[in-house]
Order: sequence, then C-alpha cells, then structure tokens
Amino acid sequence: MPIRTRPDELGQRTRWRPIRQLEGRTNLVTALQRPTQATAVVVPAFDPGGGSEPTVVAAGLTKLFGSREVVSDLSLHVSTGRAFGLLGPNGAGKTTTVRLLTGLLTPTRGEVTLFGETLTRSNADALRARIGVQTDTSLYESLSVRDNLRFWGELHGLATPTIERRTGEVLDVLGLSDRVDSLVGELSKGMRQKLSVGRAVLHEPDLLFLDEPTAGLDPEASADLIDYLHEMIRTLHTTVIICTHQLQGLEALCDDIGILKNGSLIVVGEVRQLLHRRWPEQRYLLTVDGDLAVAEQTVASVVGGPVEIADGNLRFCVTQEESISLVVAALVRNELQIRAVIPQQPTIQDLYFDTINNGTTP
Ligand SMILES: Nc1ncnc2c1ncn2[C@@H]1O[C@H](COP(=O)(O)OP(=O)(O)OP(=O)(O)O)[C@@H](O)[C@H]1O
Repeated sequence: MPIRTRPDELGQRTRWRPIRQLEGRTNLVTALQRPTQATAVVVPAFDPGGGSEPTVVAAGLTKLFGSREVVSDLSLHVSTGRAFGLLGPNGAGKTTTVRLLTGLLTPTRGEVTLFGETLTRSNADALRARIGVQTDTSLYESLSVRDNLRFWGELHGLATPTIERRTGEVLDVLGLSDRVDSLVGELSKGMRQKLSVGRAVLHEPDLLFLDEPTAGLDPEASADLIDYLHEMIRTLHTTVIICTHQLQGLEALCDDIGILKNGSLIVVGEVRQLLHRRWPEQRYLLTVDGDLAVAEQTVASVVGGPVEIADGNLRFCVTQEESISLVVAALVRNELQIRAVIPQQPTIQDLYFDTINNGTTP
C-alpha cells in the first residue's frame, strides 16, 4: 500500500515530498549518509581536476545549424546534488544546450560527460534512463493522467506494480489524485505543468532537467514545487538543471547559475560567489524626511562614492559595515529625519540584467 503524505493538522494542502522519502526506502538512508559533495562549476573553462564529482561535464560544446553557430564553445561542470540555473534571453541557446546535454542533439564540436561516461550514440539510451526531462509539450492530451504516467513508466522499463505505486505517490504529492482519470486535454495549464514535473520524476532520475518548472503555477504551488525540489536534492542527491526566465526568488532554488548570451556562457559559477564578486560592497536603501539633495550630499560626503536617488529613496554602497553609523550620525547632524535604512541583497535578477545589459563578467 502506498505511503501517503500526511496533511498537517491545520488541514493545509499536502506538501510535495520526494517519492523515495514517502516510501522510506533504504536508498534514502544511503543518500542521507553520502557525504555532501563540493561546489559545482567555476569559470567557463573546462577544469577536469575540480575535486568534486560532476554529474554533467560539457567541454567545448559547439552546435551549428547550417552556418549559424547557436552554441559556442560551452564548458561547464554541474556537481552531484546541486541545482544549476541555465539562464539567458529568448534564443540564447538554452534549449539547444539541454538537447546537447541529454544526447538529443549531436554537437558539432566538443563532448558531454554524464555520470562519468562520455555521451555517445551507443550509450545515450542507457544514460538517458537515469535522466528526467520536464517539458510541457509532450503530454498526451487524449490520454488520462494515469495513462500518461503509465506510458512514461513503461518507457522507462518500470514494472506495472511500481508504475501504479509511483502514480499514486506522485499524484498525491502533486495534489492531482482526484484528477487521475481526467484526460490531460481537460486539465488546467497549471495542472499540466505539475503533471509534466511529476512525469519527469516518476522514475526517480539521478539528473533532472526542468524547463520553466514554475510557469503557470499559482504562488502556493510554485513554493511547494521549490520545497519539493529542495527535498529531492537534499535526500536523494538529485542533480537538477533548470532553464527559466522567472528570476525572482531563484536564489531559493539554485546553487549555481550560468548565463547564456548568443550561445556563449558569459557568466557561470556559484550564486553567492558571483554576487559577492560583482557587488563586494554592502548596498543600502535609505528613506529620509527632508531635502533629498541635502541628504544625498551628506551621504556622499561620508561614503565617498555615488549616491543614487530613486523613487524618493537614496541608494548607496559602503565597503565597511561601520560606515553606516557614520552615515546615520551625519544625517542626524543635518537634521534629516531617518525613516528607514535597509540593507539590499543583490539578487540573481540583478546579476542577470547587469550581465545582459552591460556585458560584465564577474
Ligand atoms: N532545429 C533548429 N534549426 C535551426 N535553428 C535552430 C534550431 N533549433 C534552434 N535553433 C536556433 O537556435 C537559437 C537558439 O535557440 P534555443 O531554442 O536554444 O534558444 P532558447 O535560449 O531556448 O530560447 P527561449 O528562451 O526562447 O526558449 C535560435 O536562434 C533558434 O532559432
């Protein structure tokens, strides 16, 4: 009998949890006992001696369609148990990169290594059996939810009882149990989205590719999905690669990111390191009552750097935390009433726009 998630006592919605956690299988214990592996990725250069065990290595990956180069000399490592965000504007080459990494396209130059094995035509199917790919395009609309999952499970060689058990568990976690017999064509966009994620994780892949996983989900379902992915990574050590344009809050999910522009990976690395390298100073937002121009001059005289006025607030940076008390003292001396001094954490979204607009590479 499938073990079900327990709705909490307040009657709130069931939270998404990894299947293996729900099952309480021994491989969960094994996963928990495995040591945490080191940080993924750094710089866009192939570095085989990183010390960590990468699940995905791309080395000099290049793809031409005709004479048009859509992926150019792309190199990256994604280490086991990390979530990697592959970002970039429309047409930057994200989907093509994912197709190259999953063996659905053959590179013009370069190579891909998955789970320590160089990806070739002859081992592609075997390696793909360890991969889950979520896209919203390949669900069968005229089949029921159950039959979509059954079909997918059979493709992955799962036995019928396993498929049935997994289907129950996945749908329970997704909050779709009551739609098991609905035709996919009758589902809402968000429900299809959830089903496409559920299908990708049905066989508990070691490597999961997600394409806009939260698009079309309501905020609660979106937060639940992120929780679920976190749990999957934490307990099963799944490696996740996410292509998304939804940058807000992405820090909650991604350990590492790569930003593609015109087929080239122009920024790649660990999120915290990249943000710190780009913005080593502490940024502040200041709200004062009184003359903003006087406030600006006062702050500038203390911090010695640019002070920006935006939406009636001042924005500035300090290199040392102590400087902020000097700023406050100077404002008080000039009889400016301080309403708020708020530290501003730079985000992936800030880095993305900075990189795309200014072409800076931290
Ligand atoms: N099969 C193909 N034949 C020719 N050109 C292609 C093919 N597939 C993709 N391209 C081109 O490759 C470039 C990159 O496309 P890709 O789909 O990888 O971008 P993307 O970053 O995923 O974009 P989006 O964010 O819009 O999904 C585009 O200019 C696209 O037109």
